[in-house]
This record gives sequence, structure tokens and C-alpha cells, in this order.
Amino acid sequence: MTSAGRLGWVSDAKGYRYEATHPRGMPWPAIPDPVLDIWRAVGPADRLPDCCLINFYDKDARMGLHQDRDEADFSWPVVSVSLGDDALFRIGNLTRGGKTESVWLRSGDVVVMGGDARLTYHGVDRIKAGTSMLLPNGGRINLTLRVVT
Ligand SMILES: O=C(O)CCC(=O)C(=O)O
Ligand SMILES: [Fe+2]
Repeated sequence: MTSAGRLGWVSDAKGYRYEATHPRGMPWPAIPDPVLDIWRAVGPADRLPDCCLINFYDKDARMGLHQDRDEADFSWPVVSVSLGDDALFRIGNLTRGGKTESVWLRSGDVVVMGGDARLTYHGVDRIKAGTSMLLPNGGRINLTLRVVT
């Protein structure tokens, strides 16, 4: 896990939070322009994201159902970009439990969680190894763009 942008996502013994610097003290690198172009294409025009979270999933990685709710204003969408191996993404409801839907996200797919869907529970159930040649050693990279403050 790492980040780009004005703020990065940090997880340590004190818990997790957004921070303006990397744990080693340096600022986070800028969000690459081609990534910002994805936000410009599908996101709101009046603001760019503060944070691009970069997560690597190996073939055994998963992410439990959760809401993205560590940001100040839920009227900004969350935009997520899938790269590499396919991921089985599950999306549920505004509260935990109930019926969920699953969809395979392929390399290049972009998910926008905005409006009424901004706080829906979601997660990744599994990665299908060998479904993409993008990453030389396999696996998946997810980029998550968020307005934080
Ligand atoms: O990897 C994904 O597709 C989802 C990532 C996610 O939900 C998150 O980083 O909060
Ligand atoms: Fe999430």
C-alpha cells in the first residue's frame, strides 16, 4: 500500500489516517496526469482528488466489505481504477448485510461510487491469477482516487 497526492493513507500502530507526508518524512509523489485524466473523464469537474491510494493485491489478497468513510464530504465520489488481474468486486447496501451483487473487474475498469452509492458497502472477494499480462509478476493494482478534506 502506498499513496500519491496531497494526502496519503497511513496505517501504523497508532491506527490509520490521512497524512501529508510519507512515514519516512517526504511528501507523497504527485498523482500522475494520466490518472487525473480518468478523474477528469468520470468525476466532478470542480475539484481534483487529494489522494490516490495504491494497493497491490497478490493472488490470495482480498478486502472485506467496508464503507469508505474517512473523508470529510461524501458528496465527492470515490473513483477506483483496476489494473492487472481480474478481481471479484462485491457491492452491497448502505448498511451491513442484505443482498449483494458481484462483478468481475478487469484491467482498465473504472468504478465510480458517488451520489446515493457513495457509502455502499463494498469489497474484493478474490483475485483470478493469470488473467492479465499487465504486471510482469501477476497480481492486481487498484488506484483509489478520493477528495479527503
Ligand atoms: O480494490 C478495489 O477494487 C476496491 C478498493 C477499495 O474498496 C478501497 O481501497 O477502499
Ligand atoms: Fe473501499
